Amino acid sequence: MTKTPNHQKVVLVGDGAVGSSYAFAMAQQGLAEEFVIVDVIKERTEGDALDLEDATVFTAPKNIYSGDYSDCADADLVVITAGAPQKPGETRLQLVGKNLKIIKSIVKPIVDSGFDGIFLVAANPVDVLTYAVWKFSGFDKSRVIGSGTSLDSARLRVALAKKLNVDPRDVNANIMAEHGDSEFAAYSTATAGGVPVLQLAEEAGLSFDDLLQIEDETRHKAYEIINRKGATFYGIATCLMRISKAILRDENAILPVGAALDGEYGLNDIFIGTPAVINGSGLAKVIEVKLDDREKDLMAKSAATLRQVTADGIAALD
Ligand SMILES: NC(=O)C1=CN([C@@H]2O[C@H](COP(=O)(O)OP(=O)(O)OC[C@H]3O[C@@H](n4cnc5c(N)ncnc54)[C@H](O)[C@@H]3O)[C@@H](O)[C@H]2O)C=CC1
Ligand SMILES: CC(=O)C(=O)O
Repeated sequence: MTKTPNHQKVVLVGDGAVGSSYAFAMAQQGLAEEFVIVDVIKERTEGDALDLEDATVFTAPKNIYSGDYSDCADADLVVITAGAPQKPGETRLQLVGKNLKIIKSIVKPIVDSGFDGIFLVAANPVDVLTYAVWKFSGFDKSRVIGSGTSLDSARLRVALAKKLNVDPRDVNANIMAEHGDSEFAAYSTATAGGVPVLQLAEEAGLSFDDLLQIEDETRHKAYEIINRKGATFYGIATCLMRISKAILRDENAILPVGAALDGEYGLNDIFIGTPAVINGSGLAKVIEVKLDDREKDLMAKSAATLRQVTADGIAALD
């Protein structure tokens, strides 16, 4: 299919629970005129393409089809959700061995296709795998984005909104660092309606320990969902749609993602959860949140964990 200047093409790699929910979210929003689905299970991608095209009658015209890596050649965005999910009780970091192998096998044929767009990675452990996509692709770090702490920040906003009895869209709060067990809530800069969350919490009778309890519940929410229904997918699918929209519509949106750092927070050579400006070129700028001393310490510890797992995981591949 020949692309006209306003025609946007997205390739989804990994058509499981997360990938198919993302495809549905993209169809609902009318984003990308061409949407290609790739998976090792070809029948699933064919079935999903046939199913999803029926939705376009009520949303926006879109060419949705099952494809392969050669379809990445003229894609604007490749979204990677291929990989094993956690079993109940399993941590994200425990997926590193098998999912690094999968990522390595995916990135090479995508790059070989001539792909020159932006990678968005969601498979876990997402910070490690985003780093690996960057290393294996040789792309500039601005063109490799992880879903990072987008979902965790959404969960924090939902939890705070319930406690403060406000709309979650009006809560501006970030979970930072690893998308996983060492993440933390940057409460010192969180606001709602321009007012510090710390102040609003106090007025609502919540102590800092109560806020730490909310942080802990946020950190463990994935486990709670996986214990009940085996996987999480609607939340992350919507986060991926939101990040995709910021890229495809060239929004300069500030979103929490998994970003490559270049000295911010005193860190280099790592992908980690932080707010960043996202536009048509990818990750335009990391927004460095002013952390307090407690948060700085948590950021450093989380980064050290990610570094170790990344180094061990990549060494084990060789
Ligand atoms: N970043 C985040 O916030 C979140 C990340 N995840 C992660 O997303 C990943 C996918 O989760 P689910 O969709 O629930 O798993 P799933 O098992 O439902 O789907 C995974 C899909 O990947 C495909 N796949 C495996 N190897 C492949 C390869 N080499 N090439 C192409 N496709 C391949 C499988 O055939 C399957 O369709 C997991 O790693 C999970 O932990 C899940 C939720 C949130
Ligand atoms: C599975 C996962 O990473 C999440 O729901 O946060």
